[in-house]
Amino acid sequence: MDAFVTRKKRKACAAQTTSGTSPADDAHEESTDIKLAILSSLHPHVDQEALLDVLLAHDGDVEATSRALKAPRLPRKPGLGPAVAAQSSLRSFAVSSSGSLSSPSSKRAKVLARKGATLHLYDPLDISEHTPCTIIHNFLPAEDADLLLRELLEESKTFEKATFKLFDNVVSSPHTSAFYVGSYKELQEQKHEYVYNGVRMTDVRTLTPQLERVRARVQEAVNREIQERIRTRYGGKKLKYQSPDPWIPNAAFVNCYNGPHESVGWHSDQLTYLGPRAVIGSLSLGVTREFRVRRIPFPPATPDPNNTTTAAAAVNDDDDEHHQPPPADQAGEGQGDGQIAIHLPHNSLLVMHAEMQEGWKHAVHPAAAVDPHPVAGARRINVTYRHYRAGFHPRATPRCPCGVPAVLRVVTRRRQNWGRYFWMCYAGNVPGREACAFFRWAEFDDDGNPVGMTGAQSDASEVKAEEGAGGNDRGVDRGGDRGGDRGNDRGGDRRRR
Ligand SMILES: O=C(O)CCC(=O)C(=O)O
Ligand SMILES: [Fe+2]
Repeated sequence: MDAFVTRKKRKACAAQTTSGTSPADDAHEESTDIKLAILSSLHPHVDQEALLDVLLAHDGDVEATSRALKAPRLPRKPGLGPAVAAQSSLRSFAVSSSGSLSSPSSKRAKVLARKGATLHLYDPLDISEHTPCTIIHNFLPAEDADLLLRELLEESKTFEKATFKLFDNVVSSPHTSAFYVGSYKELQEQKHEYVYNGVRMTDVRTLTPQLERVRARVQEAVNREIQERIRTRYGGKKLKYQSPDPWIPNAAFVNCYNGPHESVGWHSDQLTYLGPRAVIGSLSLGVTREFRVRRIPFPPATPDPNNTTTAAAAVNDDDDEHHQPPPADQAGEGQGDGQIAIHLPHNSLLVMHAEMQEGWKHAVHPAAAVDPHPVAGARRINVTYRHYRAGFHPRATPRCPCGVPAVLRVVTRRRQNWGRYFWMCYAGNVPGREACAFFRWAEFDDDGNPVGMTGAQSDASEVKAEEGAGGNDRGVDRGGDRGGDRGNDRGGDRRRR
């Protein structure tokens, strides 16, 4: 088996940054992130640089790397403190030149969230201003939150850690979870038509009575928050590709973090069935944990004037439409390395807004300790309500020649085609199946509805042309995207989503 990550390949990727690249390259580079995320989940105390070094030393073999890391002589990640810290609001740090308190400036937040530093946010105004999220504390009446928590703690006894195969390694997620939908019909569809990272989900449940009861409140609150966000942050107009339709939470993933050591690695949630600019409502119950977010940096320029070796490069270089500039709030190159920790107490609803999944990654790191909750003890329950859009039903989206529905992703690693969406095959992630070279640019109307798709049929010739020009001829290893399906580099801890 070819080594999956090698220094040579990484160099090659780096050299192709400005031209002649394709989403396949993007996927390839992200495969390294997937491995790092897996390793990070398995070895949360080892920093990323050290993980990468050991991974490279073991030719990209995650299992061998993990074995080597079992003898922990590597540097610890700084700042693994207790989940609950003391700062109450960023505004208390914001002092105007006259010395009086003022609302926090973006400049101040940028300074605090610089590379290597973590900005801790508690206050809803700070969170709204400095992250793509908004938060509502004490969201449910206390007794309803209590009922839901008790019900889900009981349910969580049957939750499982998602496991997935990475070459010959079986990796399991660092927390447990289950997936719920609104009706028996949806459940059947999920089991028989939806595919997550190349496989069908076997454990799909219908919403429990409390999940169902709370769903209406979440729907109402999230739609209100969306409108507020549009009014206050997007200049009164929804984002391009954001759906104008009401957000309807017809599915929910429930996560259980059983103690401070349980976590979820860096990832973006999978857009395949949610569509572009998805919104997610995330309800936290039980112990407080830190929800970390970090911006995906706009890739730095590495000009390579000689790299016009492929047809795709020539086409793409002339294709101004797809040299998309970063959004204004993402303009600073090199920005994005600082982390922001949003503290999620019991009974808080976090809304991940439309700018989140494409532009940011999120994680719940292991904590050194947690403050016990009177009902949940050391456990945290998290419910992410999601809107599975009809237009993104697997019957309506591209299916590759090998028969597996394609996944929807976005280019984030290359300036070329940055922000452009594409469909690609995940069959190569299924043990025993041949990797498939399918990829296809995704096109949407302004409201994020897919256009120009011909349903479940493949368009192999178009894809082959693109692939032949810009993909496989560079030895891209598509087996790389074996990680979590909801996110491009979530390290496999959500294999089923
Ligand atoms: O536990 C959380 O707050 C986040 C969970 C998450 O990111 C997910 O379910 O995708
Ligand atoms: Fe997530």
